[in-house]
Parts: sequence; structure tokens; C-alpha cells
Amino acid sequence: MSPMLATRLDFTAVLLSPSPSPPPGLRVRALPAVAARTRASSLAPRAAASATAAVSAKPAAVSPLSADRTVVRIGLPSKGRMSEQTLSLLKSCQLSVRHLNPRQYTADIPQVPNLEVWFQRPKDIVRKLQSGDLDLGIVGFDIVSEYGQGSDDLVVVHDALEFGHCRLSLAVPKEGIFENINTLEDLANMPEWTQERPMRVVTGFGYLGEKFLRENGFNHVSFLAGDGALESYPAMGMADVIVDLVSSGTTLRENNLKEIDGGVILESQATLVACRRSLHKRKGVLEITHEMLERLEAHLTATGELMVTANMRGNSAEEVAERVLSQTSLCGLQGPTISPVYCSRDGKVAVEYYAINVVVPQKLLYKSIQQLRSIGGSGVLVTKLTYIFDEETPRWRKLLSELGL
Ligand SMILES: Nc1ncnc2c1ncn2[C@@H]1O[C@H](COP(=O)(O)OP(=O)(O)OP(=O)(O)O)[C@@H](O)[C@H]1O
Ligand SMILES: O=P(O)(O)OC[C@H]1O[C@H](OP(=O)(O)OP(=O)(O)O)[C@H](O)[C@@H]1O
Ligand SMILES: [Mg+2]
Repeated sequence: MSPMLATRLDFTAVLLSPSPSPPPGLRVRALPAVAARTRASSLAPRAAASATAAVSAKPAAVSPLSADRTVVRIGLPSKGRMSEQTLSLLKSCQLSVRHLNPRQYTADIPQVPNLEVWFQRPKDIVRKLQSGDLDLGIVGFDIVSEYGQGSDDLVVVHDALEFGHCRLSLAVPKEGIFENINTLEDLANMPEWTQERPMRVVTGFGYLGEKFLRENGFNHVSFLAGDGALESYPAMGMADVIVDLVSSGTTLRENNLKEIDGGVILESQATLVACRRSLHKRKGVLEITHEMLERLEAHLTATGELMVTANMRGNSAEEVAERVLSQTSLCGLQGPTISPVYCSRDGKVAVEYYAINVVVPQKLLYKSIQQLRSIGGSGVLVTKLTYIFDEETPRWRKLLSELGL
């Protein structure tokens, strides 16, 4: 069977009929704001927020939560580039996954006794979270949005796990009839697209792609579903434009394609997602979610920060503090910690040196060392940080309020 499935969608017809309402029992809500973040690039995600707007969604097969399952389940990507990075992030949070046999789809995290790991394809993680067969999952926001379709069954617990960064973007050929097409508006207004000859779009993101083009005034569009190497389709004459993930932009460039202004549909990175009903009803899910969230937040806050310790001669802690605070790179999280270093002088306890502990961003390390030296710092030690736990976890508070707890 052909790996592709051609879907022809004439928007003239689609737009004339009223949008179907969401099926009963499926409240469509805005997903968290990863998509709405603005990017520094000139390709502003014009309709990024639209990917979160209310739309019709097919109901997932929602089964009642199985009451006889007492163990909590998390789904992790079984393949693809997210798989290794997910395991490595969990390991950095002391949540190492013990996977005895690579052909087995289950594993565990010894640190969290009541948690079972299931390796699944990313799209299946989303589907199984919706059906309640998984309670938690780590998956890209692109997959959550495409397969979750705004469903209220899913709750994004952590929206920025800081890996798997990419964007879902529309791209067109650089040359030929697209040579002077630089914006979404230019593309929509091309006289070439008619009911008989619609703009042919190839994508693996049929739901998001269709919704984006419909909401941006495209009238004559047909879709072709493709799984990979989509950048080859225009050159093969099989599609006019593509809607696919872009990270560095290399694949587009190497295949003579370009992004256009307003063509970014969604910004994505890895997220921790939960099944709403599990959070409410399954024993242990909320507690495990809390622990994972605390560890992930504290670890990601600590990433890129270093602890710098140095000794400095001085008459008092205050006098040393004054010197340290005069340097802009040495202010730490809440100012430096300064403590006396005790030594024995003529049989008595004396203080000649003070130890300074300060957390500095990794990128300011060298500047901080220079500043420490300039005010008399010596014996500088630099340590990586595993966690920075704040007084409270903002995302936990947000989750509780989202759950009405
Ligand atoms: N080029 C990229 N750079 C960074 N992250 C990406 C890139 N492409 C995809 N991703 C992210 O990684 C996730 C997994 O994509 P990947 O292509 O590795 O696996 P897959 O889609 O399961 O495999 P396949 O493409 O073979 O079907 C995507 O859903 C997306 O969130
Ligand atoms: O902007 P870039 O950094 O070049 O990355 C973008 C490419 O990465 C993904 O493909 P992948 O490597 O997963 O191959 P696939 O097409 O087989 O899925 C995506 O589908 C693009 O083709
Ligand atoms: Mg891929």
C-alpha cells in the first residue's frame, strides 16, 4: 500500500459550511503558551496562538479509568531524537530509567517505586494519555497539539523541558512561481490556486496544517499526508508547498525551499503532559507529578548556573561583602554568601579570610573570575549545580489551579 494518503479538501466548501461544534463532553481549551511565545526571527509566528484556539476535535476513545490498575504509568518516546534526550534529562534529575532489555517496552525508575515506564511512539503517547491508558508522558508540543487537538483530557504540566526545539512551519520553493512570494499573504493571493487546481500541501501535521491555512484565508488547498523526507515533494512535482518541522533550517536550504513571513504555525519543544482524569482520580498520580515537576524545574533552573567559591582576605564579613557587591557579575541569586574561615593563630582561633559562595551564569564565569581576582579573591573553586529549588514551584501552583484544587 502506498505510504501516502491523499486528502483533497476544498476550502471553498469547508468555509461555506458552519464549523462543526466540538463533540459533547469535549471541552476545547487553549493549550499553554509555548506556541504563543514570540521568536526573535523575522518569521513571526503569526498564527502560532491560533494553533491553540477552539476548533472541532475528534473525540479520542475515552475509556473509564481502569480502577484495578494501582501502578502509575508514564509514556516515554520509544524512537526518534527525543528518546535519548528524554532519558538523559531524567538521569540528570536522578530519575534514571532502568531498562534491562532494549526490545522490551517497559522499564522502571527505581527512585519512584510506584511508577511504570512504557516506551511508545510519540503520537501513541498522546492517544494513550487521552484514553487514560497512560497517566503521564514526555513528548514534543507539536505532537501534543496535532494529536491532542486541543482536547481537555490533556494537561501540559511542564511546557519547556528545554530540548527538542523546533517549529512547525510552511515552506515554499525558492524559485519559479514562488520567487517573489515572501509572506503568507502573497501565497494566499497567488492566482494559480483555483478550485480545479488547488495549492497542494504535503504534511505529517494534517490537523494543524489544515486549521492554520483555513484560519489564514486560503480557499483552494488540497492535502497529501507524508511521513518523512517531505522536503523532496515539491522538487518531485508531488506538492507545491510543505508544512513540516524546522530546526536549523538546513534541510529546507539544501532542498531549495524557504520559509515565508507569517508561516510559522507552532513553536515546539519537549513537554511533560498528563491525563487530566488520572490527576484527579488515580491514586499516586498527583504526588508523582509533583515530585517530577519539582525535580525538572529545579534541574532546569540550575542548568547553565555554576557555584563559584573563593577565599578573600578581609577585616569583616561586611567589608568583604562591600567589595564583592561592587562587582556586577558577583551578585548571586540573592547576593553572595560570605562566611568566616577560622584558623589557629598563636593558640587562638582567628579569622583572616572569608569564603564567598556565589551562583553565576555559566556564560559569565570568566568575567566573574576576573572580577573576583580584581578584589583579592583566591583559591577559586567552580562546581556544577544539579538543582536550584525555589521556595515554590510556579508550575505546580498553576497546575493545582488548573485542576481546581
Ligand atoms: N529537526 C529537529 N530538531 C529538533 N527537534 C525535532 C526535529 N524534528 C523533530 N523534532 C522533535 O522531535 C520529535 C520526534 O521527531 P523524530 O523525527 O526524531 O521522531 P519521529 O517523528 O518519531 O520519527 P520519524 O521522523 O522517523 O517518524 C518531533 O515530534 C519534534 O518534537
Ligand atoms: O531544520 P533541520 O535542522 O534541517 O531539521 C528539519 C528536519 O528534521 C526532521 O526530519 P528528520 O530528521 O526527523 O527526518 P524525517 O524526514 O525522516 O522524519 C524534519 O522533518 C525536517 O525534515
Ligand atoms: Mg522525523
